[in-house]
Amino acid sequence: MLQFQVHSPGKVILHGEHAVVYQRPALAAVVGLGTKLQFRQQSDSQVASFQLEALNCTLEIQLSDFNTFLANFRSQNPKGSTAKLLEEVRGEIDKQLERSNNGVPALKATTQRAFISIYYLLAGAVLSAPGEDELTLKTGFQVHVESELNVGAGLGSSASYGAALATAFLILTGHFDSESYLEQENLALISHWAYESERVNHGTPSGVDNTVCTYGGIVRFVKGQGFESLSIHKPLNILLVDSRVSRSTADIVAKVRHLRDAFPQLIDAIWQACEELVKAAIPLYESFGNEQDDSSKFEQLERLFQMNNDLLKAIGVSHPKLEQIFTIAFKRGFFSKLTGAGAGGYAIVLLPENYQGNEVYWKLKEELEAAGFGIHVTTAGGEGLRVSSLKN
Ligand SMILES: Nc1ncnc2c1ncn2[C@@H]1O[C@H](COP(=O)(O)OP(=O)(O)OP(=O)(O)O)[C@@H](O)[C@H]1O
Ligand SMILES: C[C@@](O)(CCO)CC(=O)[O-]
Repeated sequence: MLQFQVHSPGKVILHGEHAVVYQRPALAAVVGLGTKLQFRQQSDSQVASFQLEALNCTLEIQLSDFNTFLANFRSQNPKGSTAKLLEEVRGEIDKQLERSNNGVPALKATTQRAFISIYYLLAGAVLSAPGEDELTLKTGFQVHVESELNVGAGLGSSASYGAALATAFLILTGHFDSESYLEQENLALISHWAYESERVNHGTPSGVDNTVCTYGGIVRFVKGQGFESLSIHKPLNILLVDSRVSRSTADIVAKVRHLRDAFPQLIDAIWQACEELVKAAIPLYESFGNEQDDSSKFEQLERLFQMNNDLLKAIGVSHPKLEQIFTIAFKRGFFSKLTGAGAGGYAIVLLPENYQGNEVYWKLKEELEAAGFGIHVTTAGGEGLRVSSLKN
């Protein structure tokens, strides 16, 4: 019976968040925290069950219902597009919830979206499976998902979750196996379905999150044009600081859109500055680690972090809790910026090479914790998604 484990990292946007929605380049990096998915096929079962630790719930799909849904979709949509499939999945899940709820309160919106992603990605993988013409699911399985990423905080939990699900379903349906998943066309397929999962959460994701979570490292991404991986020598040390203010990426993106509608030239000038910033940052990231002393390059990067943060403040996506983090870091001589949509979520503090030997770093950690913030020391720019074997 098929069993394996998928680890997919979360991400931070180093530069270019928001501007990326308007076709400007962004630099994004994977972090050392991620989602772990364990997949176990079960010979005697006709149920697919999903234990989602982050949402504290278990969701089930009866294979007979799922296969009926697929048969109907195939007959009614012979050239079925992904957009049509997502619409049909939403309708099917509404129907199933109505049937099973009998007046009991429906699933929370977060859980419902997580379920739509599961159903949509599983259906997509089956419908596009190579080989057999009309594949159906015959054997049940159990999926266990746990995550080190806070949901809805700007660390790409949804893309990481989508990439892990997509990988599991693509392996299950024979698109590739746990040996060949790293081939370029297979990674592209994973990233494509992780993007589709993102669409369940945000109307118009730029695609940066699913790309970096799949491929790893640091990527330069332009919406609609694809991405390039930066050639870096080693990951960067960062401190991730959780403001513990949750917010919806879709809402913040919509607010920024209103601002741009009101002041298009002004906001486009800010996007232009963000683009210049990305250009200036790339050679710095690519040259860290190829010289004995990186300190002057590090100082330049610190200035870019500060400028980037000020540009994000100008579009109104900071928050008093984030401001408190920036002030504590600055007082101790560290540079920081918000990351992702902002208005809460995480801040990134840049850490120098030998930060652990620096007394001020420990003071910074202590002060941030005492102020009630969550902190994780990690790296930016490590490995992307990985599949490994799973022992019983
Ligand atoms: N570990 C997980 N288990 C189940 N569902 C998850 C998990 N992580 C994310 N999700 C799904 O993703 C949604 C959160 O997406 P959202 O984009 O708002 O947050 P994010 O990805 O953490 O933030 P950002 O996109 O700003 O980086 C949740 O509503 C849930 O449906
Ligand atoms: C705010 C934003 O630029 C970053 C979200 O991580 C939105 C997006 O890229 O879709």
